[in-house]
Amino acid sequence: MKRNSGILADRAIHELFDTGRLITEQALDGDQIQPASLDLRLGSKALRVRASFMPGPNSTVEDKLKRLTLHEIDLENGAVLETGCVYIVPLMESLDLAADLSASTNPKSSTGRLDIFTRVMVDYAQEFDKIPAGYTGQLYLEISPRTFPIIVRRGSRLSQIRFRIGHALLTDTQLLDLHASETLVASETPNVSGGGIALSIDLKGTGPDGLVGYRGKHHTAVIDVDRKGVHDVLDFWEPLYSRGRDELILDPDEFYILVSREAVHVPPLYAAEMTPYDPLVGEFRVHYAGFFDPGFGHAPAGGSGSRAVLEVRSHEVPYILEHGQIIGRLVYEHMQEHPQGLYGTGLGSNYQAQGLKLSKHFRLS
Ligand SMILES: Nc1ccn([C@H]2C[C@H](O)[C@@H](COP(=O)(O)OP(=O)(O)OP(=O)(O)O)O2)c(=O)n1
Repeated sequence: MKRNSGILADRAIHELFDTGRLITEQALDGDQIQPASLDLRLGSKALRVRASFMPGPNSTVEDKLKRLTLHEIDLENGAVLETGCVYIVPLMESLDLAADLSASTNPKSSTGRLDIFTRVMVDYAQEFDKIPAGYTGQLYLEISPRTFPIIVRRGSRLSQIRFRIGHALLTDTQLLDLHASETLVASETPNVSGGGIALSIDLKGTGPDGLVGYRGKHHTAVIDVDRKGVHDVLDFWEPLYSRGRDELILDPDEFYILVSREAVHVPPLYAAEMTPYDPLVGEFRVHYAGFFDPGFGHAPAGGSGSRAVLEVRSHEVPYILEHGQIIGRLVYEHMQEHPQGLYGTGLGSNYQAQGLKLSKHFRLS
């Protein structure tokens, strides 16, 4: 059964491609379509710009690039993108959306876990990562590696797009009902407000010393975003242990990988997104949030006990995080229909049933 509103599932994304609503420079990769999203691929050049920018209502991205480009980098054979610099890369995919179809974009989880800041922009945009209904034109990705320099190439996939018809977010009451039947977040007293269900931080950790997370090192070697399991964890990350203290002092502007206390569950007819929890004073936040696929943490798809990985930064002042502190909220949306594939089942998914997990690029020494 198909709903009138909702997030497009894999089958409908294939249809967008077949009907010319999704246009690509070359055929789609076999695994590019996920249960509720499409991975976006880098095109053949990156433009180093002086600063990030918003196209605004009177300008295309190309108009602004003419003014702001410092130099052009060829990505055909791979190139290094340096920390602290801003690059704009035209993507291989472009759109000719129907009037009732909008989209939103997000860094892939692997991209967030590497602290690579990315967002998609489109012509005449006044917001990043939001693509208005009916948009026709090119997509561009802004990339700014924050902690590690990276190697990317034509075809690398750093971000993903979801397509949406109408409004399909669950209300607080609907979330509570769904939680009662499906246990969305493994917590006895779910904290639901503002359309989201709270996730809190685990600072007790695992193992004898209580491994709670990792802090990114500085001045490291380069990470190849297209290679799995090749980089040594300790060359890039400093492990953090609770040693019975259940708290962690965040240093300003350092990057941390932590994990949620609760297991998370996204039933097949839903897609979820993490929104950063804003403590109003703004000292710390989950930096990359991200999409959660239908089937993530779903027992029949091998996902029991999957935690959410949290990429955290503190700003301005050192900040003490305590075990169980709220750090993000999951909002749930209806899928328009049941996806053909679910996260974790035969899709080569990297993070099903994960605990505290660094990105797929690392191997333990
Ligand atoms: N802050 C976040 C965001 C996402 N996820 C989980 C839920 C997602 O369903 C899963 C995979 O997310 P992506 O598809 O964005 O990640 P990748 O494409 O990098 O991984 P995969 O290759 O497994 O699809 O990671 C997480 O634990 N913490």
